[in-house]
Amino acid sequence: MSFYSAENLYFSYNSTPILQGVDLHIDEGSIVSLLGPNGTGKSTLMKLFLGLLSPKSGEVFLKGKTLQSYSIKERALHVSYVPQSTQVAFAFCALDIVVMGRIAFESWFQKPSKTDRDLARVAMERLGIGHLEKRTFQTLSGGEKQLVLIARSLAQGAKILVMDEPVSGLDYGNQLRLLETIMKLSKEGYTFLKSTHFPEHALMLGGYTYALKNGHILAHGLTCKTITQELINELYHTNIELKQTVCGYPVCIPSFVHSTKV
Ligand SMILES: Nc1ncnc2c1ncn2[C@@H]1O[C@H](COP(=O)(O)OP(=O)(O)OP(=O)(O)O)[C@@H](O)[C@H]1O
Repeated sequence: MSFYSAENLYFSYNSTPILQGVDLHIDEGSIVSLLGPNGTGKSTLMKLFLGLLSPKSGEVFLKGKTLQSYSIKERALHVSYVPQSTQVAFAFCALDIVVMGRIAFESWFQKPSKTDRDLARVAMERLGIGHLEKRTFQTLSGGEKQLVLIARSLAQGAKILVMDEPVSGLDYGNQLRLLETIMKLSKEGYTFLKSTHFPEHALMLGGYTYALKNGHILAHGLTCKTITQELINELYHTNIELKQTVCGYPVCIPSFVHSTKV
């Protein structure tokens, strides 16, 4: 029995099929990276995993039960979503945003309890952003906002995080810090399904990779075995070489760059 899986998923928004016969299995505590060109269906697949969309056929299973058999609240106790960005209409402070992760435990119009606020603070401290609690969310940088959204997921208590291109818009330093956070949380037992446009980020995190193209899974397996030069070039119509650095670390070198320095 898989921890979290999609079996033979078919999906289309209209007459054009988006996903055709997709199988994806996620082990507890693992990091699964979804690779694929723009418009290939990564976000759609993640929305099916979250229950935000329903498959035309096939099923998503969570801990041996179909996702559909969970109520929305039950689902929220297991799975949380970290979107690429969140538009906030009101001047909520960062702590308010994180406290919103506790809604699954309350009725919609109930005031957050002291426990909710304490748990939200603990989640923020864990990600090193306790000092941002009073800052207005809209005024935070992209990286700070992303960490606040992850803190919201931690406060939600769900141990599975589905992340849509989590590093999008982040500077190099924040990208690395976010990848490090994902790795740390996975060591604590959190499970990740995340899409990425950077094969090198998937290689840094290890775990498992699924490569999606034209609605099908083109390749999948352990990231270190699945991400090959051939796969990258086929997915993205590129001409790169995957080289090992002296310490054995894989890096992508585009053909227009001289490879002699590696
Ligand atoms: N609500 C919708 N109605 C109709 N078509 C949609 C809808 N949402 C997405 N699509 C189409 O479905 C296809 C897959 O979109 P999706 O966003 O899942 O791709 P993606 O792999 O996440 O893309 P990207 O890497 O660019 O974010 C695209 O052709 C997109 O235009």
